Amino acid sequence: MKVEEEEKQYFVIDFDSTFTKVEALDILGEISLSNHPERNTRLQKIKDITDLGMAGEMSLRESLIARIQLLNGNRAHLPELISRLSKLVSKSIERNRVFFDEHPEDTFIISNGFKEFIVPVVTKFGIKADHVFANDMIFDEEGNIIDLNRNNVLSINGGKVKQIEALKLKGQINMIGDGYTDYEVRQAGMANNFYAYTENVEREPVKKHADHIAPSFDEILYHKKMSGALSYPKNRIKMLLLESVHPNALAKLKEEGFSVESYPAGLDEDELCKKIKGIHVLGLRSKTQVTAKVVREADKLMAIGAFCIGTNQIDIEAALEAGIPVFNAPFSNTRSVVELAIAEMISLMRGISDKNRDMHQGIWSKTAKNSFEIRGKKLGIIGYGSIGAQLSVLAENLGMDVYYYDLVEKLALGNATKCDTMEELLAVADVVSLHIDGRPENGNFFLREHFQMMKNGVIFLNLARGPVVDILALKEAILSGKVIGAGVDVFPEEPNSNNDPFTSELMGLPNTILTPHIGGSTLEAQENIADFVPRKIMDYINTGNTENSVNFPNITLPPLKDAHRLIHIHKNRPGVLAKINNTLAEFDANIVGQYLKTNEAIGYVITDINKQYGKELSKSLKKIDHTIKFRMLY
Ligand SMILES: NC(=O)C1=CN([C@@H]2O[C@H](COP(=O)(O)OP(=O)(O)OC[C@H]3O[C@@H](n4cnc5c(N)ncnc54)[C@H](O)[C@@H]3O)[C@@H](O)[C@H]2O)C=CC1
Ligand SMILES: O=C(O)C(=O)COP(=O)(O)O
Repeated sequence: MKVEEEEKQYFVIDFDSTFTKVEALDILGEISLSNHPERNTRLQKIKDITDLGMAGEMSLRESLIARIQLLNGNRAHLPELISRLSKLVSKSIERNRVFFDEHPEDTFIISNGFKEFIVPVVTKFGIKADHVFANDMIFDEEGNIIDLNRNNVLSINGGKVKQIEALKLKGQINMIGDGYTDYEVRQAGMANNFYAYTENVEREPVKKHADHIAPSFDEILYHKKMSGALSYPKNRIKMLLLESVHPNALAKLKEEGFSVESYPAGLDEDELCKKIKGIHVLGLRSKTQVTAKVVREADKLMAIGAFCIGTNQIDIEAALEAGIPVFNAPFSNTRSVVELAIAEMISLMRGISDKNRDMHQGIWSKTAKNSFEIRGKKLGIIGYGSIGAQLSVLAENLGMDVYYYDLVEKLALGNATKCDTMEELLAVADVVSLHIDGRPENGNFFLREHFQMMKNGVIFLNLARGPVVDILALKEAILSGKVIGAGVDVFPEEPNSNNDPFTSELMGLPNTILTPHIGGSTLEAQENIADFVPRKIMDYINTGNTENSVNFPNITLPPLKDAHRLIHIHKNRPGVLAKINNTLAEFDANIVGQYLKTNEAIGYVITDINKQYGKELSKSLKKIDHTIKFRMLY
């Protein structure tokens, strides 16, 4: 009997900023002061007083009374307050409703807030009204809130300690809260554990004293080895975002509950090999190379997000073989690159960069020499993918004659002319613009012989990838006058960050616009990317969806309902699916849906099963020959 009592777990939860996302008195103020002339100043004062109380610079009772006086609250405001608070329950508490329903005897709310609004909010979760300990409001005859019950132990400092003591709970007491008063209970020896709850607010001094930091209720249940709403707490999924990914992406992923760390620059292979340990999701842009070595060193990696179009910086084959899907943003910065290409064509046709430099040096050189309109000129686009095709449309609208060349068959947009060979294109083009991708075979793609095939006096643009062009051959072509203007945005060697120096053979050449790989660097593009890529990553983590992955078999899955989802990634060998299904049968798992897709390297099988099945199912599925990765979702 004794042993059982000792093992009983009690969860004592704070209300403001823990059970709910907000401080209830702030919300009451928004309601009660809505038409008050001093609304804003009073609301601010209420917040300041809350902070003073939290910091221990004002006694609890003083701070409660001061807030009551500022609030002008009335009983009539309570229904709206309760309704608003019910919608502001912390996400992970909401998600774990079942836990509260199933543990009414073990859950308590102890708060320095007021029962009048706490009881109606928490009892909807199955928490018992007589398990709520909080202050009581005093009303006058008109229903105005004029005071608090000063005999209530929770209206004084140290009240939570006394309250818990009075409960005489026998078992493990887990104190969960965001404030110092919650920690005090542990400090006084009245709780076995203090979880600093950081889902809504993070207070460093409180975190410092915690036995465990809990960014969500899922984390507490996981830590306690109790079953919760999620198979794995999201805060345990670590994401590393490199290269100044737009802050919206961070915000979105943090909001979802993931642990996200960001870094402004790219990392080289050795640095990344160290940093990648323990990381579940890696986000990067065009700079950081994810080599096979990095993939090997990645012990936890589940997915890679390229927050850009190109994925040549990632060894996507190595990632595939390791069961790691790669996602990118295939259309998010297309338009930005095209606009830069158009701007450069016009600028180069008019010698703007040199003229601008001269003017800044006090040189006035008004001339029409080597200055042309782009209208009527022949634009040769090499690589007629998303960017090439978009450029084709806009250039044609500006009156250019478009020619294009691509490895694969592409629909000619508008009046564009397809060329069967590069030679054909180079023989006619006045402007040549490269828009092929950076696959390894495209290294040293555009060479001296290609410049030689061009007409004299052409404009040349590379906004694709640096290693694609023989840079010395381009330099020669510029110096010889073959190329009378060049726009280069990408280089064989690019600095890791804005703090590192840049150097290139092309520096100082005439009518040559050099830009620091900014084709996709517009606010619009970065915001689009920050919206698109996190959605793909979250979808994969939360549901197993691989739609739009650049290396994985693409499967669009239905949402998971009333089932457990088994995600099995294995080498594409005959018989693995049969083994999975035999194992499921062995453990009495009833299949409610199964989805399978393979590519040349891997098989991706998703099986939804009823929630009742033999205990060791996961272990057995992991042991099936050729398994690369396995996880379960619910
Ligand atoms: N400067 C910058 O900031 C940016 C640069 N980029 C670069 O632009 C590239 C193209 O982007 P998208 O048009 O979206 O890609 P895409 O994949 O839609 O188009 C690439 C096209 O090039 C063709 N291609 C590939 N190799 C070829 C070859 N050797 N000869 C002829 N055609 C070939 C492909 O068949 C495809 O049609 C990206 O892969 C990326 O490297 C993309 C965005 C921004
Ligand atoms: O989208 C691409 O492929 C780009 O080249 C843009 O790269 P960035 O995100 O600016 O490093």
